Amino acid sequence: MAAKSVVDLIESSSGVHYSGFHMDALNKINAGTVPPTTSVADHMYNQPFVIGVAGGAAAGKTEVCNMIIQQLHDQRVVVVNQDSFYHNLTEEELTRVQDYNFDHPDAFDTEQLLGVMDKLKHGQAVDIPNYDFKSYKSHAFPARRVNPSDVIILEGILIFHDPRVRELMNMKIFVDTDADVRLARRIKRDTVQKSRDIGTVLDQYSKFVKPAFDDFILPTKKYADIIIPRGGDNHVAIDLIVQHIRTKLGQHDLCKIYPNLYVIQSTFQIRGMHTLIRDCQIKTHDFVFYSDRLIRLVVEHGLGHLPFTEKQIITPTGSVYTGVDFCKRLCGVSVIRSGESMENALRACCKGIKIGKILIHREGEGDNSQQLIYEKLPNDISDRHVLLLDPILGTGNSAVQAINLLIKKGVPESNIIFLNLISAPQGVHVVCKAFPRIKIVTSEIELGLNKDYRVVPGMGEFGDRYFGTDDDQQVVVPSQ
Ligand SMILES: Nc1ncnc2c1ncn2[C@@H]1O[C@H](COP(=O)(O)OP(=O)(O)O)[C@@H](O)[C@H]1O
Ligand SMILES: Nc1ccn([C@@H]2O[C@H](COP(=O)(O)O)[C@@H](O)[C@H]2O)c(=O)n1
Ligand SMILES: [Mg+2]
Repeated sequence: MAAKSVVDLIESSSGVHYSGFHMDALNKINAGTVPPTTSVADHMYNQPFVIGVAGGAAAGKTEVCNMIIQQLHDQRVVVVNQDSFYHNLTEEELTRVQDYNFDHPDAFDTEQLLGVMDKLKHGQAVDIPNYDFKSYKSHAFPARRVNPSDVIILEGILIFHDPRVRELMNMKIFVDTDADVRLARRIKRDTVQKSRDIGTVLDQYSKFVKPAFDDFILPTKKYADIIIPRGGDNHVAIDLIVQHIRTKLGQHDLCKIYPNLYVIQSTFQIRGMHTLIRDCQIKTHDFVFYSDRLIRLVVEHGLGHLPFTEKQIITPTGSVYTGVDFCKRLCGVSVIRSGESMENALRACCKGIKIGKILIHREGEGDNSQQLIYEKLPNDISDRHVLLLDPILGTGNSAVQAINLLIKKGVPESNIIFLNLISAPQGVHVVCKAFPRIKIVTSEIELGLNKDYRVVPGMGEFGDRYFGTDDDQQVVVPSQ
């Protein structure tokens, strides 16, 4: 599974920059000749994008799902209907089916639904019951085989009811259609498709459907990220949703979890530069040259996240050009020593920028052993946006120390942009969990950390390689 997901990852990584490595290394890891990493990345990759679609019966949920699928034609999308998980009725319940409440949360086997989702998220195919609305049975028809996909749409009236199901979702949509429209559609659907008589449909509506909508379905609207009025008629909403899904699918899975993590768009130039600086044989001047190029890209991208104000100027043709004015209240803070390698790029982009320093000493090999040794920061740092510079985010411990110091100095969390060349998933988790409002900008997400808490594939001790003090560095060559 791990091998497959990594291959898929490489093949599907058209727009995102993941750590470069190849099957050889993977085979060695699998064969046990290279120690496995402590990476969580392996199971992070290829996580499907899960969309929840809730709303009253006959609101147009299925219609909305079909439109999303249609527009995402080049992605593997599956729909999992909550209807498939209706409990089977006992013989006694079947004899008095008009007294059965199909709109109550207890009518569904949520444990079974969670089991199915767990398998799909772990890359396993599942057989989902095909519910028969006429016989009220989930085994009347053969089950539907559902393969793991890029996008899973979970659809149903009460799909937002259980917090465990909500937790699975990356995006929640509530289809909001007027009650009279829903009732009219329901009457038509139940009489035509389910061969029910209109009296039965109306009785069920007033006895169960409407009260359950008010008591259980409507209260879940608050969990929605997007509320779509008019269902499938709302083409603008569907377009926006599809656009968002496409963006998310093109991103690393960590970006789906942490919206403030930005991995710069991959190009072969970027991948080529990473290939060069990660090579243990590269000469210092080449390492510095290509690191500088990459750092410049990260810095430029980071600056793009600063706030701006609108500004109008007059061009030499006498025309008005409406542009923007850069944010002026900013400063850099480098984490000594490797962070200092990023200062030139920042100075080249921001004339006269103030740059503070933080020195954190890594004591021992443990993942929790950092010590703040030195700091020199601008006095008015609390009024500034801070670009925190460190090329490598590993365990995240020094980053947490540095960010804590900035916050102690009065810098609002949301004013901090942390710039890295490479980031290990562990460090991203630690930093984003501790500081959900800071932004991280990086050029590649790594596989993980090894047993010595070093980033892999990584690029070794960045500071030593950049500043040329790596003469006595041992290169670890994986055994053949
Ligand atoms: N925008 C629409 N205009 C007209 N009829 C619609 C529209 N959306 C859905 N329908 C019809 O209404 C009924 C219920 O829609 P459906 O998408 O199945 O709702 P849900 O899945 O929320 O129960 C279906 O018969 C469908 O064809
Ligand atoms: N045997 C059943 C099972 C469910 N219903 C009704 O279906 C509605 C949910 O389906 P949607 O496609 O509209 O989401 C719900 O309101 C149940 O009352 C039924 O009539 N018979
Ligand atoms: Mg439906």
